[in-house]
Amino acid sequence: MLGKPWSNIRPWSCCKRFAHQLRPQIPDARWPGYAVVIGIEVHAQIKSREKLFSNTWTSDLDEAPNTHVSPYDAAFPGTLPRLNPKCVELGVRTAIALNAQVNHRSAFDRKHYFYHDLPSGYQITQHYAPFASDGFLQLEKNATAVRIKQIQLEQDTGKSMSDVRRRVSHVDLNRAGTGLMEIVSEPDLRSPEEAGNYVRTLQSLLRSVGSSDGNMEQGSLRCDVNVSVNKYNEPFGTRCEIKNLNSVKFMMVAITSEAFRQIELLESGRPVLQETRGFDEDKAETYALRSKEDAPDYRYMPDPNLPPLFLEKRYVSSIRAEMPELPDATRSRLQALGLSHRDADVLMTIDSGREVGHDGQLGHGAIAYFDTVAQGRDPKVVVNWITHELLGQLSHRHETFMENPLSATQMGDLIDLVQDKKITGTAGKTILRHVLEHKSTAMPSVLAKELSLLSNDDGDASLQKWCEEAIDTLTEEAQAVRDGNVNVINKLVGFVMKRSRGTANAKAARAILQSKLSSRS
Ligand SMILES: Nc1ncnc2c1ncn2[C@@H]1O[C@H](COP(=O)(O)OP(=O)(O)OP(=O)(O)O)[C@@H](O)[C@H]1O
Ligand SMILES: [Mg+2]
Ligand SMILES: [Mg+2]
Repeated sequence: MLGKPWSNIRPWSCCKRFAHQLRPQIPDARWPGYAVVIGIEVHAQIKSREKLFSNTWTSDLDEAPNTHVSPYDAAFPGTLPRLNPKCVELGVRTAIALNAQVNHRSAFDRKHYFYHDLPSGYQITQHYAPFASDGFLQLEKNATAVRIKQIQLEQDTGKSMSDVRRRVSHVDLNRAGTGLMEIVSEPDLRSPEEAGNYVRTLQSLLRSVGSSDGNMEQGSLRCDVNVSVNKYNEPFGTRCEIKNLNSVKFMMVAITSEAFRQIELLESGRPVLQETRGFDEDKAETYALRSKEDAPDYRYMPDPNLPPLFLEKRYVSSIRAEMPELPDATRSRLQALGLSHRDADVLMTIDSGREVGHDGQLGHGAIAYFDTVAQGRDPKVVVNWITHELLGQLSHRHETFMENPLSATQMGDLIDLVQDKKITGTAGKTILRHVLEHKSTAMPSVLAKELSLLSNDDGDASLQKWCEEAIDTLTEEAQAVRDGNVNVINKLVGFVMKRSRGTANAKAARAILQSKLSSRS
């Protein structure tokens, strides 16, 4: 039995938690006397192996057209939808990450329109009764949160490509029926930069919970941006919605140019009319697609084949209990360990590039690696070895962190050797290079012995010998030091380091050389 789908409507004024936090308008030198207001509808493809209502596999961009299509996706009469629980689970994970309320009851509506990439003539969505509402996304620490009005599950459409010359259109239904989450923000953003920040923060959040790739270039994250302008501190103006923006950069340019266009209209005494607009990347300006009067009548109706969706509290808590750590919490935890903002950023950036399985399971990223190595060790020393030495050598070899052969246990052993002064830092880097080069699984303490890199007990005697050798070989440099040209001593120290294959203590070598060269003068 279907409930009334519209019984669950929650206008934003009902959003008690944040209603009092409506963002103030912000003056901006680019448009003096005006304020810009932005709200974004993000469509994020759900990272599920199967589509939203059929068990056909979702496709990648490089796959042949129409190879991932079930009769249901092609709207064959008599086929019926079956809700994919994985899409619901990933949606709930997203809702929890966005601090939203997961609604006990939600429902599916048909949104009708005619287009060749939509074979059924309607898209199933949750316009009236979304599965989650009233969330927020914190952009930066202490900044006001951007309120999330609602998150709804819906189907993606197919793709159509027109061949104008041959006057035909090609339709590819691979994408038809793939699960999307539409994440609708309240009009809380106040500048193009804030809008860019919002989308980037949302992207990394979706990736960290494994619910979407969030890749704008590949179309797994698409934004419709609503922009309005008003005289500073007056009520909001009429919004225009800009569709199909495929990069954060273009989105920011589109908002800026749209704000100027609307201000120009108001300045010349003309009203801004509510419309849907496109963005011309070459001209860097928006253009009208359709006005409010031309807006299609979607004739929303509850889908008779899908009963309401009931999500029990127990189900939501079980997902909450399994949630991975969210970016904000990770950053705070890393900084509490004494890592700088920059080091935390570097680790988190490598981490967000980690591979996520097609089923949405997370792989082991840089944060997990850091956490393992840092157990019982100085976090700052550990992060230094990971971000400077390891990443430095990997990038020198044109390899990514995913290809790193040095296990966390090996890294820990290596750091201990250096910290306990059993080997020098230079010898540590040599061992690191050796492991990367040979994909060695041997422990660094074993390798240090094999490669004769241990700072051995007769270290002092060897050091004396190498210093003597340096003075005897580099006679001219030695004389220059004796004559008071102190900087030349670096050449002699370099000789000793080379001779010792990096095992010598450079400071001690310098001291010995200094004393030898001053007593001989
Ligand atoms: N005055 C305004 N200025 C800028 N943005 C606004 C304004 N009023 C509302 N918005 C934003 O417009 C968006 C409206 O999205 P919503 O999905 O609710 O409706 P829609 O755009 O009419 O529907 P559809 O999903 O069919 O595009 C929200 O992101 C909201 O924050
Ligand atoms: Mg919308
Ligand atoms: Mg819209």
